[in-house]
This record gives sequence, C-alpha cells and structure tokens, in this order.
Amino acid sequence: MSEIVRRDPRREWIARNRLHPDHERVLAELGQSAGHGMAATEWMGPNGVIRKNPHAVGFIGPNGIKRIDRSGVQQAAAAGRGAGAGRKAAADERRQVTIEAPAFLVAVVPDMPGGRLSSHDRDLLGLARQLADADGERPGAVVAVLFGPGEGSGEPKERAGFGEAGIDRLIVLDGDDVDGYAPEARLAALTAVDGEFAPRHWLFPDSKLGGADLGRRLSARLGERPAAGIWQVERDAACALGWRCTGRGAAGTSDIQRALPRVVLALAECAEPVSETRHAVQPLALSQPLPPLLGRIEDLGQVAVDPAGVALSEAEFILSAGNGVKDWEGFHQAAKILGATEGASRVAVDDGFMPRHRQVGATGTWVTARVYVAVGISGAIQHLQGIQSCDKVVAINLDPGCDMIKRADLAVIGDSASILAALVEMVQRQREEKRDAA
Ligand SMILES: Cc1cc2nc3c(=O)[nH]c(=O)nc-3n(C[C@H](O)[C@H](O)[C@H](O)COP(=O)(O)OP(=O)(O)OC[C@H]3O[C@@H](n4cnc5c(N)ncnc54)[C@H](O)[C@@H]3O)c2cc1C
Repeated sequence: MSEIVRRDPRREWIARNRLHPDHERVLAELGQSAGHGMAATEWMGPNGVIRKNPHAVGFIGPNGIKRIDRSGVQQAAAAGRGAGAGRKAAADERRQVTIEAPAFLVAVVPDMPGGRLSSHDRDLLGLARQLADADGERPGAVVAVLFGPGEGSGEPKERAGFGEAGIDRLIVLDGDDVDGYAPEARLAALTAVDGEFAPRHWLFPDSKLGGADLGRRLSARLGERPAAGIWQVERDAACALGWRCTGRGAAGTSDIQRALPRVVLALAECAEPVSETRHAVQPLALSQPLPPLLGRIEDLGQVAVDPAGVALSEAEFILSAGNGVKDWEGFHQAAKILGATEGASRVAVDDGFMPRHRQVGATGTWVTARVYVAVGISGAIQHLQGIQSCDKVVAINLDPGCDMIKRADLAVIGDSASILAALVEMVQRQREEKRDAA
C-alpha cells in the first residue's frame, strides 16, 4: 500500500464550512475539534505545521466588535444542532458536584425574565462559581434567591436547568407581597436572607429588568458601597476579600478598578456560564416567615403594549419576514394575532414590503428576542449576525437545507402562507375554547 496521504477535498470543504451539518463530526475526524463539540483553535496539520482556526475564537458582538464567546452557547448549539444525541451525551457527561459543608455562601439574585434564567443570569452564576470555587480546599456554595411560586406549588419546568447553571442552594421567597413590582418587600426579604445566612457576596445582574435597582437598594440597606457595571473579576491578594473587579464607569467611557466589595452588580458576559458541572440545587429556607410589610408601592399590573410599536432591539417575540413571504396580508395578520413584533430581512425591506427600521441583521438591528420566528428567510450570514443573541429561533422555510434551518432550534418545512394561516387558526381556536370554558 502506498504511504501517500490522500486528501479528501469534500471533507476539507466541510471542515471549513462552519454551517455545514457535518462540520463538527468532520472536524473531530480530522482531529481539529477540541472535543465537547467546540472547534479547536489550534491543531497540527498533516505536515507538522501548527494551524490556527481564527473562527473558533469568539463571535461578532452587537456593536460589530469581535468578542470572546464567554457563553459557549453558539458552539454548543452548533454542535448540538447537527447531532441532538451528541448534545444530550455532552449534558450527561457533566460532573455532579455536591457541596455539603460550604465554607461560605455567594448569593445570586437572578432576574428570571419570563420565569427562566436569562443568559445574563447564567453569566452571573458563572461569576458566582468563580468566587465560590477559587479555593479547592474550602469551597463556597452558590445560593440563588428567587421570588416566585414556592416549592409546594410544583417544580416549574424552567427549574430543571438550575443545577447545570451552577446553583448549589435555592431559596424561594414567595407570597403576594414579593410578587410583581415589589421592591420594598423584596428588599425586606433579601435583608432577612442576609441576616440569617450572611453571604460573603451578593451578586445582581446590572440590568434594567430589576437586578440593577434591587442590588442598589440592598447596598444602601446594608451600608455597603456596591461595585456596578462589573465585567471582570480577578484574584488579588492585596484586596480585602481577595478579589479585584473592573467595571464600566464615567457613563460607560472608561474602566474603573477597585477591590471587590460585598455587593456586586455585574454586566452580561462578566464570566463564562457553567458548562462542565451539575450542582445539587438543595432547598434552603428562612427559619422565620417574612414579617408583613406595609408597602407604599402598589403594583397595578402590566400594561398591554402594541407589539407593532415596540422597537426591534427591545422586542421579546419577533415574527420576521423574508423573500419567501408572498402573502403579506396574511403575515401582518399573523403578527397581530400572535402578538409579535414584526421584523424583516434586507430583501423584504429593499423590495418595499417592510419599512427600513424593521430590518434585522448586520446593517439593520441586532435583536435579542427570546423567540425569533424567521418566515421565508434563507439565513444569509448578515442576517444570522443580527439574531445571534436570540434565545430560540424558529424557521419556516421550503428549503430544508438552508442556513436558517441549520441555525433554528425548531424548523417547519413548508409554504410560509399556509403554515402561518394554520398557526393563526390554531391560536384563534384555542382562545375561543378558553373563552368558552371561562
Ligand atoms: C453588505 C451587506 C449587508 C447586508 N445586511 C443585511 C442585513 O442586515 N439583513 C439582512 O437580512 N440581509 C442583509 N444582507 C443581504 C443578505 O446577504 C441576503 O441577501 C438577505 O438576507 C436574503 O434575504 P432573504 O433570506 O429574505 O431572501 P432569500 O435569500 O431570497 O431567501 C428566501 C428564502 O425563502 C424561502 N422560500 C421561498 N418561498 C417560500 C415559501 N413559499 N414558503 C417558505 N419559504 C420560502 C427560500 O427557500 C429561501 O430560503 C446584506 C448583504 C450585504 C452584501
């Protein structure tokens, strides 16, 4: 047999094409995968020369600047999309960690928008783990403090991923008092937690969803000067708690370094979310029930807004139209019935079907919706860049091989007009049944 190494141009092409469904498998076969579904940044080529894969490091951020991918979501998702079984196996491979007698506690108060951990919450839990696990001899435990329905009312489905997010202990503070917008009651509840468990650190997401406000209130109550806008935490023996932090200051124009205080308000991407361990999520409870509080704020509930008036960058649910939409009346009707904000591909905008401010993508708006439904959009790289922060992507398309289907978490193959019509009919029927039942 000849010793000559034969090249396979097709496999090499797949190895270069990150969107190809077999990309991860072929990378692994060629020894260019770092395992756990992520592309390696460096490997040795057939002639002994070290090769670098510049694409494996980071992604383009919302402001167009290349960022380090701290979330691991893109790579994990890319790996998982091609092989659902692979993703399950990766999840099962996580090391189980139970911290029986923690040396200290790190408390995290996640925003939980829509009742689920957001990516910002997961970054924060990653930061909490960094602080808790720094001393292998005397590890701390990460305790998440949630406001919401108690354990007695059943385990919500969303809590299933808490262990994977890095939570060792869970305190659920429930009751009508802390429900909805109730900063006074929530502050009183957190003060009670502080009094009883005295966590070494309190971590809040520095976000407009509640964390920024609550964190500042708790700092004032505890008499601690908080560190806000934190994006990096590093060990520093010279600091009182052994850590130094860097945060955005001066209206976001410069970085400020200081010793890490007890109360920390951290930005998204402050740390990598937990990816290798699964934690115990043991329930913790206050020994005393929360005292009744005479609140001065009354939450009158949420105000319904017209989704059509919501800016794309703030929309949680987007129905986006591309060149594959032919029935525009049906599309607008579907967006109205589903309560979705409308988006569009550049082609739909250039063709005059949608206004320019509805364009999603590199030269349009970078969106962060929890659900993004792409109707008749092929998934050009410029469009995919604009939706990389979306939680769940649903694609409706005739072409099962298009890039949007590869990116999607759920794909529906078929004609956009008939699928949207069927969806509208189903939603309307369900609403009528609910009305009849009421
Ligand atoms: C510098 C530059 C910047 C750009 N910036 C952006 C940007 O910000 N945003 C952006 O979107 N694009 C941008 N583009 C354009 C981008 O490259 C693509 O051309 C564009 O996104 C394609 O739009 P589309 O997917 O709607 O259309 P197409 O590529 O034509 O895809 C139409 C899709 O609809 C499907 N389809 C057809 N009929 C049906 C049917 N009846 N039912 C269901 N599916 C159907 C097809 O299978 C296909 O997948 C940019 C391009 C350049 C060069």
